[in-house]
Amino acid sequence: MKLGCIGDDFTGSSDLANTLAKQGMRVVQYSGIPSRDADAGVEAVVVSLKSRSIDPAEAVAQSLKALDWLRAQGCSQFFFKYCSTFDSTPQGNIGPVADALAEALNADRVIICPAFPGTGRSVYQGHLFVNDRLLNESGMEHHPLTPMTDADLRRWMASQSKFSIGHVSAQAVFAGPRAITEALDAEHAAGKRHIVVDAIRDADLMAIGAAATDLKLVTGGSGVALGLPRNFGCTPGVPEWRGQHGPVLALSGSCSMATRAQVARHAARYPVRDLRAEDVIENRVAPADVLDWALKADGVPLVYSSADPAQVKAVQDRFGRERAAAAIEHFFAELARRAVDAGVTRIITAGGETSGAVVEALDLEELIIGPEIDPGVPALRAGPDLVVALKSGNFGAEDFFEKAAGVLGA
Ligand SMILES: Nc1ncnc2c1ncn2[C@@H]1O[C@H](COP(=O)(O)OP(=O)(O)O)[C@@H](O)[C@H]1O
Ligand SMILES: O=C(O)[C@@H](O)C(=O)COP(=O)(O)O
Repeated sequence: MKLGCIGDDFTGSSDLANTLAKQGMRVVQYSGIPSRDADAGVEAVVVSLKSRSIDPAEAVAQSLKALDWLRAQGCSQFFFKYCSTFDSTPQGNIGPVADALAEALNADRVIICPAFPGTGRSVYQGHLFVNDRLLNESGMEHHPLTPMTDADLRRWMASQSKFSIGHVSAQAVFAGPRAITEALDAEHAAGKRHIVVDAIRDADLMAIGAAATDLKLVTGGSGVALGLPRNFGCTPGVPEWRGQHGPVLALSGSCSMATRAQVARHAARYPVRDLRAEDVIENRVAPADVLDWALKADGVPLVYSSADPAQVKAVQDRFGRERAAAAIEHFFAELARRAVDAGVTRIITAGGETSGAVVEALDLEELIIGPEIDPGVPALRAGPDLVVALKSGNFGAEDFFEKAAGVLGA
């Protein structure tokens, strides 16, 4: 095994696995820490945790356990995948987990780079942009669990980490791998351990990848993984894929702007069922009834709780953020479990927390990476009769649900 990865959520992990697969690595995504060794011949594994929004100490404990398993597989380099919008609170969990992994691996120059130009995320002057907006003006300031209110990654990371935070400027990155290495060394000499690295284009990410050859630990979005497979002698390719016929069900608990636009478009063409959060939390709607509806619906039925920031805030003010999230996630998990029992073979989920809850409920240990549906979202084979797509909240074109159903079935 060459590259061992830890993802802090399930959609993010499939995003990373997709990048590595496209760059020619033989990659498997696991749900949680596997109970057995990876198959021989696998070059990269992604251990998906649902650790983005849990208690920081628990996130650290789970991540260190995943690291132990990856070390036991003989990995020579490690990658901590978090969101390209740096989803975290002033307390964590990116900082505490990165600190713990850096200490465990004795890594003294740790790249922090959430850039993903293919989906509009760039890092410049230490600040994270989503397209032409600073992160804190991109809509992410309204995220239901991790509202991002500061685009300065150095400042946001500093509040979470016990180490000093450094920076490698775009100027050094544009100058290529050697200049990046020198800049990382200079930051290390100045006492910095986590180092935010600017990146605007895929070419920057390839240069950062080349500079990371000898680094034990790299952290970031899937973008900065773009340049790593080449260090292991891999060349880009298209993963093998066999689609799955049969009933399909789309589930969305994502309240991100992109998902809400996808839901609106889907509603104009296909049967949709709007779950009102209040009804879910107060048990006025049952998964069994919603499944009955879905099984009778034509095309690509979609069940969603996705709502705009004002609606989400009203629900959270009334019931509490955690209670609302847990109830809705539990509902989707139960619905997915019943759907698969009833013969649904293609499941599409939107939202990292939502996808994590569904994958855990379905007990899917191993996910094999298939073709890309939209940037950052691959088709995944989850078992002999089941394929899934786990869409990150802000990813995908407006026709995503329809397109995903097509790719999963092809
Ligand atoms: N209408 C709603 N009101 C309050 N919380 C919601 C609502 N719909 C979904 N949620 C919760 O918000 C969180 C959304 O996170 P996630 O699934 O990662 O998607 P995203 O990050 O794209 O918004 C989940 O915990 C989900 O259960
Ligand atoms: O890096 C990204 O943006 C994604 O891979 C990701 O982690 C998104 O998470 P959710 O928006 O919670 O799905």
